[in-house]
Amino acid sequence: MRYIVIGAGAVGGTIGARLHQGGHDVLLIARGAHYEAIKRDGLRLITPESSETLDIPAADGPVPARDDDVLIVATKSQDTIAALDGWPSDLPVVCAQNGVDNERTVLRRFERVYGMCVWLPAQHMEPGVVAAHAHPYSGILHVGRYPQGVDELARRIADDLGKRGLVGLARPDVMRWKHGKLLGNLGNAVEALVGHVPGMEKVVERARAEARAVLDKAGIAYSTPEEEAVVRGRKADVRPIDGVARGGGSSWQSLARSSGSIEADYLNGEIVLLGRLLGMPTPVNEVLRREANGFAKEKRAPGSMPLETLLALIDGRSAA
Ligand SMILES: CC(C)(CO)C(=O)C(=O)O
Repeated sequence: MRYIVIGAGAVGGTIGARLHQGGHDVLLIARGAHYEAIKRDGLRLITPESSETLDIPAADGPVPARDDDVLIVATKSQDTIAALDGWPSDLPVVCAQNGVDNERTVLRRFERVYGMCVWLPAQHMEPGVVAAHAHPYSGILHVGRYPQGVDELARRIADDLGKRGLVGLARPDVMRWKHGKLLGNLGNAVEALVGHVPGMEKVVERARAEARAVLDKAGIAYSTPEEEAVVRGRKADVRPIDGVARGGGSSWQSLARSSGSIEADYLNGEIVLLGRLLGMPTPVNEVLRREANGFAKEKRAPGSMPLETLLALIDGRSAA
């Protein structure tokens, strides 16, 4: 089996590197300077315990497919459709992404779709280099067939991930885990806008409370932080790495590299969408979605909105 990792950035690069270290056949799909660096020098994976340069084949777009290929999509959710353009629709696709909308989108074109709930704090350092901060395992990955169930391939992927540096768990209810993770990721926009300042957690909690109300009304099940903590146990703690400054979560990193887009439509925006479908107001997530998108478009620095400004916008929206 060959794993083709589409979007070999922080998360995709780490997954590809760990699968390669575990002895699996891997092809990384990357773009621009990152692709050129991987092709020229290999991919460097920095972890709390080592820094290793790995000679992993790379391409900058679709290649002739093999029957045993599995596509792992690790792009941001807003890039999913473009990322899968040109790949044959009979290949299995694993959505190793935040949010809960990718699997549904992909199922329109691909028959065999798998959800992957990814807890893997990582960072794209520079072209050709990724850092994965957790220790002793770089990440915990739950995988299952979409919309539910575990088949032979899901089990095999979980086993293959678990060979080196990752914990892979086959889950019949992977979307329940992904909805739990979505609740966690509602804080990404808060962190990206105001940074880690006293009082930011209260905004995050308001966004989550709003989301839980909407998910409960919709009858959508979600895992709890306690369940996730039990799974993580002693397997993965975030550790400082010498010489590597921790750059924040994925939305923070999108702003830091002025990418021009951010995942907020698929995180806070998912709650806004559900709220609108159910006729439930979601002012906190609405403001977070809108402001995070504005920050990305205007290429503003992460953490540069005063918390008071954000609170005023939320309170203004809540009162409207
Ligand atoms: C929880 C974390 C940091 C790691 O997977 C994440 O999901 C993100 O940054 O989006």
